[in-house]
Amino acid sequence: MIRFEGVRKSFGAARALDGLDLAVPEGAFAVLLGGSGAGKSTALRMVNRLVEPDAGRVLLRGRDVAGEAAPALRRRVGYVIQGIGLFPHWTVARNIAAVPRLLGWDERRIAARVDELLVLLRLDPAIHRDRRPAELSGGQAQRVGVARALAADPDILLMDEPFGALDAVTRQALQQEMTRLHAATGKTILLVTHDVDEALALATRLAVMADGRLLQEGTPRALLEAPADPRVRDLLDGGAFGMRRLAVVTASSLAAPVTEAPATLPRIPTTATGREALEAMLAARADAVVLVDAAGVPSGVVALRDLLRA
Ligand SMILES: Nc1ncnc2c1ncn2[C@@H]1O[C@H](COP(=O)(O)OP(=O)(O)OP(=O)(O)O)[C@@H](O)[C@H]1O
Repeated sequence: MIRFEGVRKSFGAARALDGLDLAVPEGAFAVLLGGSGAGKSTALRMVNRLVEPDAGRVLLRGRDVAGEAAPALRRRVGYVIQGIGLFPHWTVARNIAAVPRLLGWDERRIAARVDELLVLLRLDPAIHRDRRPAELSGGQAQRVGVARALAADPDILLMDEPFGALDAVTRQALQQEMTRLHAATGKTILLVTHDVDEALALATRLAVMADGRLLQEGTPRALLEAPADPRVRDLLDGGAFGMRRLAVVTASSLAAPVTEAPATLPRIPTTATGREALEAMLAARADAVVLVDAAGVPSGVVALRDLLRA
């Protein structure tokens, strides 16, 4: 759905992209990960033509973005940046409605869409609709930024370090929110970050970049299990390689099936990761955890030793 083909870009003497080839499948939550100066933001900003390539092409659904007028393109490509850039004197509703209004939607449709998006981002319309950005917390403002980017139902969502300015707790809450939103909307998302844990938490497809090129692309698990380049391994490792692997393995894949289990063992949802299983064991000082479904029925037990097989 998004394809970079041999894309090059220099800013004076600085080479930002040095022949980037990357394909992002339709419906993916793709994360560009890499150190500072790797070229991530430059690549992202080419998708909505905020930056033009010196050579190569960027294709959206098979069409070169260079062939589309930038304003039309930007209406079908949502864009979320750190610090959001909400208009400070406009209400939340007016900020979210900016693109629909440009597109000439009637007021009733706009009002309905604003409320729908506020609910989707878990903000109460009655409370937040008429607030100004200064009356929101950082996390709420960032949610409004996401709602605004989604307002006209774009084909894809670009996110450039969207949670960079937030505290760790808010950041994690918004990461979970984005995972839910991606599942609910099925949108293709391309997100830039230099935070490895954020990338592993969000990505269905992970693309690691260095020096303006792609080092490796694949599922987070594939990259953790078989890094194709020492730089990929170094970046993903950070001394916590085992823990990171556990974070991308489901606890249920390591569990022994059971229909009943000792009441003394801690319980976690069947959807939990191996890392969450380990955390639950450490918190309860237990050497196993029970996986339970939404009704609380046990489906499996994961023991500490099972985690070593992950
Ligand atoms: N508008 C610009 N003018 C001059 N140089 C630029 C411009 N944009 C990017 N660069 C340079 O291009 C290179 C790649 O920058 P880019 O912002 O794409 O990297 P990045 O991977 O997103 O890094 P960061 O995480 O630090 O933002 C850097 O050397 C940067 O200084």
